[in-house]
Amino acid sequence: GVAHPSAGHTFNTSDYLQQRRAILDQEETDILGQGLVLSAEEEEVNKILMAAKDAEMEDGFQTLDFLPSKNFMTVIQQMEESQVFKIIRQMPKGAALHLHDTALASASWVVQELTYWPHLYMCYDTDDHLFFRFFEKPDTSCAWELVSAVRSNYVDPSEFDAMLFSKLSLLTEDPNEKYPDINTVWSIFQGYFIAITDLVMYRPAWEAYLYHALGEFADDNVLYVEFRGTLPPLYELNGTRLTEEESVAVYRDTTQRFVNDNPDRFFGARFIYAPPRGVDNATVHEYVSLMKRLKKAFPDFVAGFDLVGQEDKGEPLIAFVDELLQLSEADIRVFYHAGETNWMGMETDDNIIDALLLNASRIGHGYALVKHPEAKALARERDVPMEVCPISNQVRRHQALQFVGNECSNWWRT
Ligand SMILES: O=c1[nH]cnc2c1ncn2[C@@H]1O[C@H](CO)[C@@H](O)[C@H]1O
Repeated sequence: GVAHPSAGHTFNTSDYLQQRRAILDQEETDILGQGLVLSAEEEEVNKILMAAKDAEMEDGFQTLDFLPSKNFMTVIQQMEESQVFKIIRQMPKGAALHLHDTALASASWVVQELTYWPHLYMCYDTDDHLFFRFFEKPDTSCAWELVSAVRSNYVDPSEFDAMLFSKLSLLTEDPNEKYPDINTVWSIFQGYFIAITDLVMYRPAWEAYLYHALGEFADDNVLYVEFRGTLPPLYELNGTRLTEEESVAVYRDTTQRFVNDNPDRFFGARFIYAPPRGVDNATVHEYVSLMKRLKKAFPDFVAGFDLVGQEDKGEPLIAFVDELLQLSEADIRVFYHAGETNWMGMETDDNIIDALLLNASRIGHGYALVKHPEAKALARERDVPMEVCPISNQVRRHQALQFVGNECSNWWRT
């Protein structure tokens, strides 16, 4: 910023007010995007948006019935009715850069569309995890039942659909009771990924799922996306598994088909290979060689590499430094999840420093940065964005439980 105005002691009201004004003005100029010059039409839109925002803020300040201060899951419907939300929904967003393969499309669409497809079976394993799979003829690995048969046993099929939805989404009316702590919610969250994976990785289902998901983003006026994925091999009805390269080719072709069908409202999507971090060095070594192959085969479509899973329970980046440095050497971009932890001084919050030293192009979550001034300075110097998602933090009991007071809420200041 600019040098601060000198604010010495004064007993003169007009000098005092002038100093005060100078400080407030300086704060304004520190705000991200303050240098943008709006066109006359944008000015008009801004007036409407700011009036709506001021009204909602003023109301919240008076009544304390302020939606962003509540658990997101309990106020989604009200949020969708908010004027500010409606305006923002229509505004062009640029890019959605932090998405996960199996959490791309609405769970309600998955239930209403994909679970009505023929040949879909379901079963519970001994840990009561729900699995789905499309088969010509079910195998003997589990007590498979045809989903359509189970559904037809219900007097009210919507009850069955609601049960399926509850296995595919964290949404609940009583989040505090259902998710008392961070490990509980993470384990339920993992269960969701276990349940949905084989449902959407059936090759035709994946094509429908990805195509529909891109449509949901385009409808929100998002123009480009990058999605991370663990790359489970796609499979055919007869059980044939595609190779990783064949699977990525399906991702790419489906994306291309969507872009061709929507040339005036969507630019494209790219894939970040992001396998689980809770593994040994030999496995990371394999990740790295697959990543190199993918980058060669899909130089434009595959954006780079990441590691996913609960950081506090997985391995820290430093454990894999030998393997990961090979990616830097091969000039492959990395987008590590790092610093998604409430803890300070544990191995995991050092991930933020390793992600920066490993030359991450962007960092997933990264909010541990608020506790590491040296890393924060480095991120600024290298211009590394943090992909902050207050809703993710809130519903998974990371960090502040309300957005008001979220530790990153001042990051739009330069
Ligand atoms: O916020 C997150 N942090 C770390 N890992 C995550 C997060 N969200 C989802 N996944 C992980 O991504 C995989 C699917 O692509 C899942 O295994 C899930 O655990």
